[in-house]
Amino acid sequence: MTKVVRIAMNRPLRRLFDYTLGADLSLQPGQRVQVPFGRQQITGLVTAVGVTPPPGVSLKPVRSVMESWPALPKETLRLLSWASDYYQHPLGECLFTALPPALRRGRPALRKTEAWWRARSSGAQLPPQAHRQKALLAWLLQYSQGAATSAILSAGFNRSQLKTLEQKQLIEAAEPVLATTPTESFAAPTLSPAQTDTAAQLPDPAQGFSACLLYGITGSGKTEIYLHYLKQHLGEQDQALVLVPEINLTPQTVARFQRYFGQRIVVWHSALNDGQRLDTWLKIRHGEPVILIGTRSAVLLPFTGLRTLIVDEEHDSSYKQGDGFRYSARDLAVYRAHLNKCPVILGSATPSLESWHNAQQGKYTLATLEERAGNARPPQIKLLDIRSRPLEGGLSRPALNAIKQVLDNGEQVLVYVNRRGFAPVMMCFDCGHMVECPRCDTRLTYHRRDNAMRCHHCDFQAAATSQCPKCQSDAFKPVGQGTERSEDILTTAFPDTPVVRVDRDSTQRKGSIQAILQTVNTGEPCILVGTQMLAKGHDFANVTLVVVINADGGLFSVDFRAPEQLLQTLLQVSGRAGRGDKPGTVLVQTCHSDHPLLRTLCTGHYGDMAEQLLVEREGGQLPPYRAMAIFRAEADTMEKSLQILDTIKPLAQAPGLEIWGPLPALIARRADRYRAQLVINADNRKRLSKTLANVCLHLDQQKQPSGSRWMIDVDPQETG
Ligand SMILES: Nc1ncnc2c1ncn2[C@@H]1O[C@H](COP(=O)(O)OP(=O)(O)OP(=O)(O)O)[C@@H](O)[C@H]1O
Ligand SMILES: [Zn+2]
Repeated sequence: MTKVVRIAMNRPLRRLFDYTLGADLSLQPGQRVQVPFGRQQITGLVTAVGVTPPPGVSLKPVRSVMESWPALPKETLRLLSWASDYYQHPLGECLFTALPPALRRGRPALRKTEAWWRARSSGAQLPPQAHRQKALLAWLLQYSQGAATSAILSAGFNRSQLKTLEQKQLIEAAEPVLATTPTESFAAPTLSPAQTDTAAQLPDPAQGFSACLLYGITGSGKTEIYLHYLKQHLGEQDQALVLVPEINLTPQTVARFQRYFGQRIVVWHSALNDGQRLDTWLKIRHGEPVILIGTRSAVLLPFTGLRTLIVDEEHDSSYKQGDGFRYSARDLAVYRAHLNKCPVILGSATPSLESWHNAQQGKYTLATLEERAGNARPPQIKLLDIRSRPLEGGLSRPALNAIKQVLDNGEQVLVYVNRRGFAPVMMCFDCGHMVECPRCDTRLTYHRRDNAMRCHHCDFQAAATSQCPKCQSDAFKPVGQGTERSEDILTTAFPDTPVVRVDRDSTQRKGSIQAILQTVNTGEPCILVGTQMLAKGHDFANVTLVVVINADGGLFSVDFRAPEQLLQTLLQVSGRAGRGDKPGTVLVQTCHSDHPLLRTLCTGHYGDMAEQLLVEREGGQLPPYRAMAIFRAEADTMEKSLQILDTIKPLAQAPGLEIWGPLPALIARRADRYRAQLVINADNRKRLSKTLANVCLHLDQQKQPSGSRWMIDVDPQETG
């Protein structure tokens, strides 16, 4: 009998394809093959061997087997198959997401040999201004056997620095060794008694699978706990995965891990090129005992010896993929730990309500740390009602006075604004006209630096005008606050103090957030103005005051997750205050100082806020008490979008399932596409899954209106 194998393709098809296998070939699931597909030869991944094909079809043979080993080892394959069912995304595309781009394209799985470098001298002869070269030499001197180029780059150095040192003969090529040698010179800080207590509550890997929520307030030293945990529990041959949000994967973080684990530290993030991706992927696949620090997609890598997973800032919305295969890396990390029979630690100062609920239910264990590390104390949070106060560029007098005081004391201030640009809208005070995006149902943000009006939802951009485009009045003015405007106001109010703006625009211009933050790192008095980017992960010892320009954005949003996200952001940004020896204060400007959520915010106890929000979620029969999925449709008319969703409404009827919609999305038109959604809310995850699978199958088989598209989002993060 000829053997038949089942193959997944990197295509948006909810089906697999059978091929025959020559008698001389043998295969196992997860292997890469080349197969004929239509008139092409393409790369496929084996999902099953020895299958019985449907009767009466003539099968083509597998053309070649690309490696003798499965590109996707057993656990990775199981993880992805599970994810394909759970997120209702075609298996082929899920599996291919776990391959580096080179392997998706059918390139060979070969590793480039990488150059290694060793220091030859301490560089005493280098000129004093050659800071980075000196730093690189000092870094290299820690490794007597030398270091791989990739390790040097991920520690924040660059190739031209290497080249210069090589030309000056201060470094030399070294023989590669297996990257496991940690440094000897580093004395790790001892954990405080509170940290030690908390660390003792973390799961022991010898006990197999366990999920633990590590709730530790901002600045409590969670990272230090992770480091100690890995040091204590990770065997010499074990692999570990540390997931971090993209923005937290800074050279400082990497360097902090490298100090403990030397070159076992390997990174994975969006800025790696295809060669680096392939190289790292192969290291992981071949079981090198690395500790991988990576962003979202790192959870899909083909680990073979994974013994510990850590998800830092587990509440962060960047863990959810926003298009295509819409997985949650946090949730996949938990499932992966389950498959690998090992622990997973979810850490945050502001855990997601899902995880908080799981901890309450006893599905996760809970380890808490409610003390800050070192001499630092938690910041004091105060509400500043601005209803009847005159504002100067969004800032009230008491806030400006507080800023002045702090600067006079030689300390630093952080001002949080939730919008980049100068002002969220331009408005005519004669005719009331507000400038809207011609392609979206949104208003254009005014960017004064570029004298442009931009849509933050599509690429539209127009030159700014000084007159109302409708009635030509000169009373055409920016309304509301953006980071640029706050920067201007603060520069005028404090002319002798540097004002540093951090948002997507300024970081794009400067290349990186690190370059911008140099001023702040000196510790000299300065004012930081910025968006969410400033809220996460930064450790500025001399910031003692945080001012939140306006806290009210998320309080009354239609998106049920908005209050949770608002509180998380406010607490995270507050957590930047008072991380050093001096105490920190947070001033939150609001028009709703009697709002119960903001009142609880002032206590600083996230646990109380989470409980309060969970009561609301339970009352509203919302996640995490229910399982939710959204079908979205978009087309060149709203009619078509609604029509697609209307056809599936009857199919989604099942006991225990509630259907909301179809309705136009909150921003109904975006880049000239009309968007609608249908929400399904279920009391039973299994039934939801089954129903979704049926609906997806139906939608696939149906011819959809021209120019339309539909997608499914399970456990959506955004429900507007
Ligand atoms: N045991 C310790 N001894 C001395 N310093 C410590 C200790 N633990 C942590 N620190 C210091 O305290 C600061 C905060 O620690 P860390 O960055 O680990 O906190 P975190 O909880 O991860 O913070 P956040 O969640 O707010 O980003 C860091 O500067 C860190 O070096
Ligand atoms: Zn637009």
